Amino acid sequence: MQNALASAGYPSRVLVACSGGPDSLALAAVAAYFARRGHVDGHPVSVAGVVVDHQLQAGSAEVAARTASVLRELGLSPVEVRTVEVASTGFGPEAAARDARHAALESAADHLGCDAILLGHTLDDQAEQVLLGLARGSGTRSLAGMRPARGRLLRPFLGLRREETLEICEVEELDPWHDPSNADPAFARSRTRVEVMPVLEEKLGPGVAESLARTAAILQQDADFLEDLANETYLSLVQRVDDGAWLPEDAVRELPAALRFRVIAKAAADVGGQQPGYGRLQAAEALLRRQGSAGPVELPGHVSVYRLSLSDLEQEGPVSAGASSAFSAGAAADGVPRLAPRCGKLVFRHQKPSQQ
Ligand SMILES: Nc1ncnc2c1ncn2[C@@H]1O[C@H](COP(=O)(O)OP(=O)(O)OP(=O)(O)O)[C@@H](O)[C@H]1O
Repeated sequence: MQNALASAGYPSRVLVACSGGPDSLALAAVAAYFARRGHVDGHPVSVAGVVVDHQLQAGSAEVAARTASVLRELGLSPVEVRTVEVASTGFGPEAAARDARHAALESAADHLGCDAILLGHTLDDQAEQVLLGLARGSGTRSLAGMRPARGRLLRPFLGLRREETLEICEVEELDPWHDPSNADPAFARSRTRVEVMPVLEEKLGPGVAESLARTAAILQQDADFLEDLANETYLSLVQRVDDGAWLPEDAVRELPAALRFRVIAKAAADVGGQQPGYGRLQAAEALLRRQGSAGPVELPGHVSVYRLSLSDLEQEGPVSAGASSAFSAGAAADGVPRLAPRCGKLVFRHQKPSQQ
């Protein structure tokens, strides 16, 4: 906890996000210790609490109210209960609940003037995340797992085992709530937690969870490095136009694959899309090997990507009226106008859902 707060520059007002489960209840207990002392390493600190009621289970309001009163007894102040409506986002119920929860946590932090939000994720959560990512064939970014700090979200328990958070609850005489969905075999995450990890630890020896978490830590460094490089490369190549952006295809084609895929994903995000999965990225990247103009390939978040070949450019061939705006000279990200390169273009356009 101390290290997490120190590396975040000693936030003066922190918010503990607590479900009532063992991990975040232990987190609240440790944070309350610092609240009672009133400082961390001599830096003044106060600690508030928030409990989100997702309204997804019968009795969720009672669980939230009970958890809030435990937080108050621990000395957190003020403590809020936020009730959210979990809307379907098309990415599954767990992701929808997480999105709603994160929005509520950010809004509570704004409301309470908190400069840090503490989450109770543990080393076990990290290990499960890496294992699930491997099982899905994920890339570096996903296998890098959860960050100890992202924006004002901090995860001070990322190095702690789940059994240690249970111990903290026991020592503090706290009676954690056990979320039945954590053991629901309908969720891959629950099956990993309840059925897969214990077998791995038994068959491969203790320390498997630590090893998986270490993989995440190593890949975080690699992912950060590649992301920075891809960002720089993207900004040096992109030309933005009214309804999107384009990249000179020769330059993109010559990039190492690790950068090529990332640069394409960045272009999609830059024009307003969402992070594409690997299959969609492969389809977009394959446009670079097509003859003549090709596409569009649809990417998530209403983004179309297509290739305009040099011959079409010169002959003003089968270029659609809408696409032609992509040819007008654009300013690169640094604001300096560039001459169009002597090659085709990979064009990214965002289409508003209402236009479809
Ligand atoms: N309903 C909630 N209200 C407030 N914070 C929450 C809520 N659910 C989860 N969180 C926060 O997100 C973290 C991760 O939640 P998740 O459900 O993935 O983990 P968990 O292992 O079940 O954690 P816990 O034992 O704390 O419930 C929690 O430790 C907590 O900090």
